[in-house]
Formats: sequence, structure tokens, C-alpha cells
Amino acid sequence: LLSFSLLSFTPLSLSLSLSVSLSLSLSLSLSLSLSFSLSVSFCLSLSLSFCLSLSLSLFLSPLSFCLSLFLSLSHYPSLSIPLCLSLCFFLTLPLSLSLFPFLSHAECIYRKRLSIDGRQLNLELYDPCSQACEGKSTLTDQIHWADGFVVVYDISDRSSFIKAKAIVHLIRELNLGVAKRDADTLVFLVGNKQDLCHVREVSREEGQRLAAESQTQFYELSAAEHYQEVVLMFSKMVHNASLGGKAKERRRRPSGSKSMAKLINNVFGKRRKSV
Ligand SMILES: Nc1nc2c(ncn2[C@@H]2O[C@H](COP(=O)(O)OP(=O)(O)OP(=O)(O)O)[C@@H](O)[C@H]2O)c(=O)[nH]1
Repeated sequence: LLSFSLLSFTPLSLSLSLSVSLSLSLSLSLSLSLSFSLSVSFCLSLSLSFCLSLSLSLFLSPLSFCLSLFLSLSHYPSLSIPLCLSLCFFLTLPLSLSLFPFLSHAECIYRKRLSIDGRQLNLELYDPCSQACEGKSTLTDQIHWADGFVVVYDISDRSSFIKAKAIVHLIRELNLGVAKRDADTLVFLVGNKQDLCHVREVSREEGQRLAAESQTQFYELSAAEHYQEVVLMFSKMVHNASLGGKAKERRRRPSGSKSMAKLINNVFGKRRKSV
């Protein structure tokens, strides 16, 4: 940057220094966000983001050229470099951070179509933020929406167990009137990271006690080492939720135009259900 600036304050040298500084600040902020959000090593994320920022700098150079032309034509060319550098850094940091909202601490909805007991189901799996996320829907909204719940804590992290306890109680409170009877089959409490039992902070008995108190089913497993247990647990949840859905349908008998619509749908359409 210094060599570029020393040449002269021509638009070309300024635009070069600007695009390099833009790509550098972008790569730095990208690598910071990558290493924080993905827990990727800083060196790896730095090299990845540096490659990306080099290619980006090709697109940025016309922009920086125009900006530097404007600044060097103005009365204060000496101010252009520090001004642009600080502008670049502060503008690219939020931009690059906003590129990765989905990597961590973000909520997601996964969708999958599957067939259970000959019935077609559209499964929607909502994974909420573990941290408080601004502008995102609250857990309470989602609790009203869902047919089943899998509340996961980390057996090597007591704070996650305390959060799980609060969530289980919230689910029980909000669903008390609706599905008290089904709660034990539709709420699963899962202690994950069983492979880390040497650094365990939450005993199996504590998990079992909470599950018994809140009438939920209890599992302790390791998603990292035995993914089959996770598959089994989710299959059981989907199965229970689809049975629960049947029970709910039986309880809430539609009448009038609704039952006519249901009849038409049963005769002419393939019934699907969202879980
Ligand atoms: N040792 C071990 N690590 C695991 C296991 N399951 C997940 N992890 C690790 O725990 C970390 C967090 O996992 P995530 O799936 O991102 O957890 P999360 O609760 O969805 O995190 P947020 O994105 O903050 O909501 C990752 O580094 C995983 O590799 C497990 O069974 N054993």
C-alpha cells in the first residue's frame, strides 16, 4: 500500500491501493467471521478468504477507481487513502459478517418428505438459535407450531442442561391444555456427547430425573460416534408425532364445509400431513 501511495496520487495508484486494501480488509473480516462461526482454524479460514478476496478485488477495482478518481480530483488528495482505508474496513466488515448468518447461531428449517406406515409426510424440522437472535421468531412461536420436540443438551456442559430444563418446562407450560396426555411421547430430552463422559458435568441420573419430572422420554447418545441412535430417536419421534396427529384429528372433528372439503380431498387427492 505504501509503495502504491508513494508513486503518486494518481487515480490509478489510488485505485490499486484501494482494491488491495478492500480485498485485505474483506479477507480479514471473512476469516474472523469464519473462525468464530465455524470454529475453523484461523490459518485455514485466512487462506480460504484470501483466495476469495483476491477474486473479489477484480470486481472491486472499477469501483475503487471511480472513488479514488473522485477523491484525487477533489481538493484533498492526501486525505483520500486513510479515508478510503477506514471506509473500506468499516463497510466490508458488516458485509462479510452478513454473508454468514446461516453458519452458526442461526435458526433453520429443514424439510423432508418421507413415508411412514404407508402415509406420505412432509417433515419440517426447526432448529432454533441457541443464542438470542435479534429479529428471529421466538421459541414460544415455534412451540405452538410444532407437533413434537427434541430438546438436546450437552452432558459435558451444565449450562446447556439448565437451558434444556427451562425449554422443557416452557413446552410443558404452553402445551399443558392441548396435549398433556401426549407429552411423554412427543417431548424427548436428549443428553448428547456421551463420548465425552470423562468430562461429564451432568449425570445420567439427573437427566433421567428431569425427564421423569417433566414426563418426557430420555435418551443419552453421541451424535458424533453413533449417528444410528440419532436416526432411531428421530424416527420414533416422527412416528409418535404422526400418531399424535391422528389422535388430534380424531378429537377435532371438522364440520360443515370443512368436512366436505376433507371428503373431497380424501376421494380425489393424496393426503399429506405436515409434522
Ligand atoms: N464430542 C462430540 N461433539 C459433538 C457431538 N455432537 C456435536 N458435537 C460438536 O458440538 C459442536 C456444536 O454442534 P452444533 O450442532 O453446531 O450445535 P448447536 O447447538 O446446533 O449450535 P448452534 O449453531 O449454536 O445452535 C460442534 O463442534 C460439533 O462438532 C457429539 O456427540 N460428540
